Amino acid sequence: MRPFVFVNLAMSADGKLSTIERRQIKISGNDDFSRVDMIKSDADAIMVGIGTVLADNPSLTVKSPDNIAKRKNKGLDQNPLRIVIDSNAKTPPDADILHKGEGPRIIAVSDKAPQEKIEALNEYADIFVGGEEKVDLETLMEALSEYGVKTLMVEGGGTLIWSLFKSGLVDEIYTCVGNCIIGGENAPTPVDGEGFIKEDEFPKLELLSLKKIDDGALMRWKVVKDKKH
Ligand SMILES: NC(=O)c1ccc[n+]([C@@H]2O[C@H](COP(=O)([O-])OP(=O)(O)OC[C@H]3O[C@@H](n4cnc5c(N)ncnc54)[C@H](O)[C@@H]3O)[C@@H](O)[C@H]2O)c1
Ligand SMILES: Nc1nc(=O)c(N)c(NC[C@H](O)[C@H](O)[C@H](O)COP(=O)(O)O)[nH]1
Repeated sequence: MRPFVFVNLAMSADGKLSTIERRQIKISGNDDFSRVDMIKSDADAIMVGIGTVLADNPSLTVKSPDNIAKRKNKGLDQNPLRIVIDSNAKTPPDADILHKGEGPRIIAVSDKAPQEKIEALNEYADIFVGGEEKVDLETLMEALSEYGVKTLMVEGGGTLIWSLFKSGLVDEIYTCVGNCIIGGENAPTPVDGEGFIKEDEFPKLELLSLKKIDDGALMRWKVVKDKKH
């Protein structure tokens, strides 16, 4: 039984995750960042792709002292299990995600990952090996449930989110629409990758809630499971 998987992302009003330079930018406002910290603190694990690690160098740590205390009071580590999807073990050994904050990490690599790169990382993280070219997400999800992961938050980016939708591995998605325009035909979007072509392939969503947050809007969607997924 795989974990419950929910995606959380912030996009500009024109649907971008970042600029064409793909560097870290603030799209969320303060209230959304507080919300993200809260849902992160309630998750058993949080996952990003290597593209996000290389672009943002995120720590993915829980920030607010109240949220940290909430985890400690439950006997949990300060941070959820942090997972990087990284086919070729390109995670820099000095990446913040490996050094900031306590708590376990997993770096998921493919069979193609160079052994010496894996060895440079296995001091800081457990290594999951699965998949010929890309990480086999379905097998990873089964392994995560053996780690006791019941809820998994996915932070992005768009390439990873595409694969998860393609494999029918997403249960909910939060989209925060920020009050800015980024533009750029090649700027990253929430779901990149090859994209669906036929309308009957499109994952269908049910809108669970919609509310104003900061100067933008937050939507929570449930992925409607049809026969194909
Ligand atoms: N605004 C937000 O909420 C938000 C959140 C996260 C990331 N971002 C932005 O997204 C951009 C990074 O996104 P991205 O699409 O370049 O990279 P990504 O973070 O989606 O990582 C994708 C990479 O993961 C690896 N990978 C291994 N196995 C895979 C699999 N089975 N499926 C998919 N990928 C697999 C591949 O190398 C692939 O290129 C950055 O600009 C970052 O700032 C924004
Ligand atoms: N919710 C959200 N709003 C944003 O405006 C934005 N740019 C991100 N991007 C997600 C990316 O992964 C971030 O870089 C880390 O989530 C933050 O980095 P830290 O964990 O604080 O180190 N996420």
